[in-house]
Amino acid sequence: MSQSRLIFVTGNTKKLEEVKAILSDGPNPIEIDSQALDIDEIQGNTQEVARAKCRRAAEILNGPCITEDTALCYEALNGLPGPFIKYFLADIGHEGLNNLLVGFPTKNAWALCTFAYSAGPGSEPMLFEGRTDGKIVPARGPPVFGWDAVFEPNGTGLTYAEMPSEQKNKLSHRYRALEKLRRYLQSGDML
Ligand SMILES: O=c1nc[nH]c2c1ncn2[C@H]1C[C@H](O)[C@@H](COP(=O)(O)OP(=O)(O)OP(=O)(O)O)O1
Ligand SMILES: [Mg+2]
Repeated sequence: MSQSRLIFVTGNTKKLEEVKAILSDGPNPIEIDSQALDIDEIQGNTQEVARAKCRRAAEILNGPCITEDTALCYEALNGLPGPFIKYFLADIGHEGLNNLLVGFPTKNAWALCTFAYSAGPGSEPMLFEGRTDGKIVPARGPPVFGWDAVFEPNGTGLTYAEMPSEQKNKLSHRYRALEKLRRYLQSGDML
């Protein structure tokens, strides 16, 4: 069995846990080393934020790496909070994330994960997006990871927080983005 290694730059231990679990699963596991660098994030759309984060990480590491940016997008708000979800969550919490939608007929939302891979400094990052559709609900389940307790993917009846991690990791925005990244890395013999 082949084993490959890759450096994931993130300050978020829960993300890291999921990425490791997803990429180590299956016939061609990719092993992850992590670097917890504090990289300034620019303002912009999800692709601009993801590219800038990865470019900077590759410069600091002076080598290949992946980074990831996660957005939570409300249909009623044309995709906002989107990449700003981290600051919304920190400032208004789960209840505030629900209250934003008071008066709107749809609670539909999608989780969007954008992985970026750079082959090294100066090499333009490639992006891999994964999207999971669902709706915003009053918090259910242990409040362990970000906004997991207020996002219910369609067709499951459970919030991300209520699911066993094996279930989330088979349908999540992160899983879907990582499947694309995995195919790219392994088809191009990048690893
Ligand atoms: O699957 C998830 N389920 C629930 N919450 C999540 C998930 N994935 C990210 N999150 C939270 C973390 C942060 O509040 C925001 C994304 O912000 P984002 O900049 O991508 O993450 P971060 O700053 O924590 O880590 P990083 O160092 O990789 O940028 O949504
Ligand atoms: Mg961040």
